[in-house]
Amino acid sequence: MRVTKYSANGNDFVIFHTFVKKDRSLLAKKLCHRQNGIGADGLIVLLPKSKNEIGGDKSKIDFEWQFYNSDGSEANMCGNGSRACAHYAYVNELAQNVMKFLTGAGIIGAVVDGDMVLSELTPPKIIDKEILENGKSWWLLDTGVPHLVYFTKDITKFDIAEARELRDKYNANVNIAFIEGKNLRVRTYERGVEDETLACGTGMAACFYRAYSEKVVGNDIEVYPTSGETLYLGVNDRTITFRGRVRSIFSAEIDSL
Ligand SMILES: N[C@@H](CCC[C@H](N)C(=O)O)C(=O)O
Repeated sequence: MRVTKYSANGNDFVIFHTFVKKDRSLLAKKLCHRQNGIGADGLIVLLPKSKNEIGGDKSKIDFEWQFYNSDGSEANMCGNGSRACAHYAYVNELAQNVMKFLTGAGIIGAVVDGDMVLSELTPPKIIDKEILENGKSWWLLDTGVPHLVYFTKDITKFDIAEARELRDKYNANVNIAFIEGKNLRVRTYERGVEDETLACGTGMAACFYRAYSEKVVGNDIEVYPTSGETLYLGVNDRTITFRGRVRSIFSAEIDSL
């Protein structure tokens, strides 16, 4: 089986395509393992449309995907993964550079322009604006997957033990964000990786959407994740778009595990 390793803002993924849709949780755990596998935050399985699916129900999409976190859990959406997957689809001639694909959260759009990839997420939902934990005011939002967001005055301090508790209590990813001029700095503890990752697209989108809703930032900003690789976020008719670089690190033929 041929797989490609990608990095999108420091969030890393193993990607392959197949016509066979089945549960690949165990494979995700094996491939994503940092010591015994390739090592990644997630596994993306791209499911191209078969000839008899062209037209019919699937006429609106170019392909479907399944996304797995490194612990084998399936997630409805992954923002950075969607950008890496769009690039993979384009270079492997599975889609044109402007495409739509089906995720667990719904149909999303993507545009590939060299190594810059833009994704348009499903409309964000604010679930709760009044969560008070440890004297901090959190919002719970859904940008395809659930995210807790807190605005901090010191982004250098991320209490991972607290993030773990909140992750379990709300079954959500946990983000702290710092307002830096017109832009945001964000750190994310990711559900399913069970640690802080170098970046999380839907997390950055959730922080942006809270900041935009509270009118502390405009509708077109830069967001800096832990990796330092800038993402450009915007909101239009309540849909969040985000754009940034992706890198194909290597492709390799591996024994199917
Ligand atoms: N890294 C992703 C989010 C992946 C899913 C998340 N860990 C979850 O289980 O909710 C992103 O870039 O959005």
